[in-house]
Formats: sequence, structure tokens, C-alpha cells
Amino acid sequence: MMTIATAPIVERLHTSQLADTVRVDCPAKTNLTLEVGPTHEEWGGRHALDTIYCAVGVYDTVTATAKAPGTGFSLELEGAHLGDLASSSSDMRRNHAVLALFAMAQEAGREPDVALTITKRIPVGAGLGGGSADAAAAILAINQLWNLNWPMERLRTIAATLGADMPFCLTGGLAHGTGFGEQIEDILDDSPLARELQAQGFTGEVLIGAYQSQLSTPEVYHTFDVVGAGSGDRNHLQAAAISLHPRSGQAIEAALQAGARHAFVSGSGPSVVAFVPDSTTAQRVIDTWVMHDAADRIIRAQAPVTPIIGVTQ
Ligand SMILES: C[C@@](CO)(OP(=O)(O)O)[C@H](O)COP(=O)(O)OP(=O)(O)OC[C@H]1O[C@@H](n2ccc(N)nc2=O)[C@H](O)[C@@H]1O
Ligand SMILES: Nc1ncnc2c1ncn2[C@@H]1O[C@H](COP(=O)(O)OP(=O)(O)O)[C@@H](O)[C@H]1O
Repeated sequence: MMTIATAPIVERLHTSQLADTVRVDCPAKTNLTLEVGPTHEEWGGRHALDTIYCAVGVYDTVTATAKAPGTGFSLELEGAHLGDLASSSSDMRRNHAVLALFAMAQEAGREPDVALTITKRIPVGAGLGGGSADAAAAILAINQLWNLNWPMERLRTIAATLGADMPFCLTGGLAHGTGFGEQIEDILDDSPLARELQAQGFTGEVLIGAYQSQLSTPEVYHTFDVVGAGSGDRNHLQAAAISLHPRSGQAIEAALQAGARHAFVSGSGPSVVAFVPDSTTAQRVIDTWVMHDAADRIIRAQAPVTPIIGVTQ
């Protein structure tokens, strides 16, 4: 497998131009496989992972706009599906995108004088890496806004200090993740593994069954430590997630019966991802999920995809 840090798509950008506002559309992620190993003290008690990440085309949009020196940062959140971020106790200084801004400012030796806006479309606390996507989007935006032009390996090192999923979210596509999830090897489009995944039906049209309720990632890992992986599960966290949120299991069963080639819990859940071979099957899965009330929100997307960076003068 070759290691190349692929660049996200950059629209309307010439390297000599300085931007006033940078907009990044950053996709959700799922895990096509997720093998969970032992915990490691040196990783803050996190588990060793072997995973194939896949970026899924439901995007949050993060914009970063330069503010006057000394005025500090601001954050605005928009969208109909803000989950626990809408709660009055949600601290915007702990928002993953703001933590990413702080990390970039510290590394650059600058003040974080930036206005961030996040339009959320990725379900929150859903195993779809929405917080990681927003942090990755903020890192990509600041790299452009401040004309830092740091290479992807440096951005990934910063991202790894913030969360296991974040280095992957900087580039999206398909990638092999090891360590605690932060060690990324891109899977190139024309590689044998990418072709194998495509032949197995792990690319193309995908349905996401999402829920009002959230699952806490640490709680799912703790439950996994007790119940272990289900036999034959490609996602070792699936049995733990279903034990905490049984509707996810019902959605998987219903999707497979309706003809999905694969249906599984996304990462730590509770969302369910179903890969379908064609739009007729997609409609059958949607109909069965609606009929059985198997999901609260159904999203249709493509996979794999990459982040998109746009610049406004
Ligand atoms: C499970 C996965 C699968 O991609 O993501 P989600 O499906 O939740 O998005 C990841 O492993 C989550 O990634 P992320 O949410 O970035 O993890 P972090 O912020 O680094 O860690 C949050 C918590 O998850 C647990 N954790 C995370 C990663 C890991 N390799 N082992 C762990 O045990 C730990 O309890 C840790 O305190
Ligand atoms: N920008 C953000 N978007 C989503 N969640 C965020 C963000 N910043 C902080 N969080 C918090 O991170 C937690 C996990 O959310 P998320 O990343 O969407 O889920 P998951 O880890 O299951 O993929 C939530 O409790 C949420 O409050």
C-alpha cells in the first residue's frame, strides 16, 4: 500500500492570493472495518486500532474569516441538527473546531483572531466523526487563511493531538488507520485494495440511518471492553453500540433484507450505514426504514469523497 497524503480539492485559489474568508466543506467518516486491540497507557488509555476509514458525502461547512488583531475568536453554529451542541451548557471553547483553531494559532505563534462559522449537517454524536470533520475543516481553513501552506504531514501531526479521527478527516477518501487511529496511509483510487473494496460494494451510493439520541464514544469503548466484538463483525464496536441502542440493530437487519450489500453501525454508532448497488435498492431500504421506524433521519450520499476548500477574496 503506498503512502501519499492526497490534497483536498481547492477551488478558485491561486497560491499568491490572500483570502479574507476560507470555506471548507468537510465530509463525515465511517469505518469499513474497525478492529479494536488492547488499550495503551501512552495513548491516554485508548485502544490500538486497525481500521479502513471511508469519507461519506454528508458535509459540514466551516468558514474562517480574519478578525482585527487582538479581538479574539468567535463561533457561530447553524443548522437544524445541532444535537447536544444546541444545549445551553455546551461550551464553545470546547468545540472541536475552536480547539483546532487554538492548536494552529499556538503552532504558528499567532493570536486566534478568527471568526468561525459551522453549518452542521453531519449528525452529532453519531459515529460519523462530525466533530473531527469540523476540526479538520478549521485546520485546512486556517492553513489557507494565514497563508501558512504547511504540508499535510504537519497538519496531521497537529490534528493527532486533538483526536484519533482528525488526521484522516483532513484528506478523506479511503485510508488505512493504525496506532490509536491517527496513523494514516491513504488508499489510492487505483490501488488493488481500492479496487477490491469497490468490487465488494463498499463504494458508491450509501444511506445513513441517523437518530435523535447520541452515543458517547468512551462509553461505547467501555462497553466493548465488557461485551467484546460480535462474531463476524467487521466493526468490533457494533455489538457494544447495539447493546446500548437496539434500533441500530433493527435498521441493519431491515437494510440487509431490502437488498443492501452491506449494513453496519458507523464507528461507535448509533448511526447505521448501508451501501446499496442501485437507486431501486436505495428506495427499498428507505421505504423499509420508514415503515419500521428504524431511523429518525435518513441521508442519501456517495462514498468515498474528499474535503473541498473554497476561497473568497
Ligand atoms: C470510534 C471512532 C472510530 O473511527 O470514531 P467515532 O465513530 O466515535 O466517530 C474513533 O476510534 C474515535 O475517535 P475520536 O472520537 O476522534 O477519539 P478521541 O477523541 O481520540 O478519543 C475519545 C475517547 O474514545 C476512546 N478511544 C478512542 C480512540 C481509540 N483508539 N481508543 C479509545 O478507547 C477513549 O475513551 C477516548 O477518551
Ligand atoms: N464541532 C463539533 N461537531 C460535533 N460535535 C462536537 C463538535 N465540537 C464538540 N463536539 C462534541 O463531541 C461529541 C462527539 O460528537 P461527534 O464528533 O459528532 O460524534 P462521534 O464522536 O460519535 O463521531 C459530542 O458530544 C459533541 O458535543
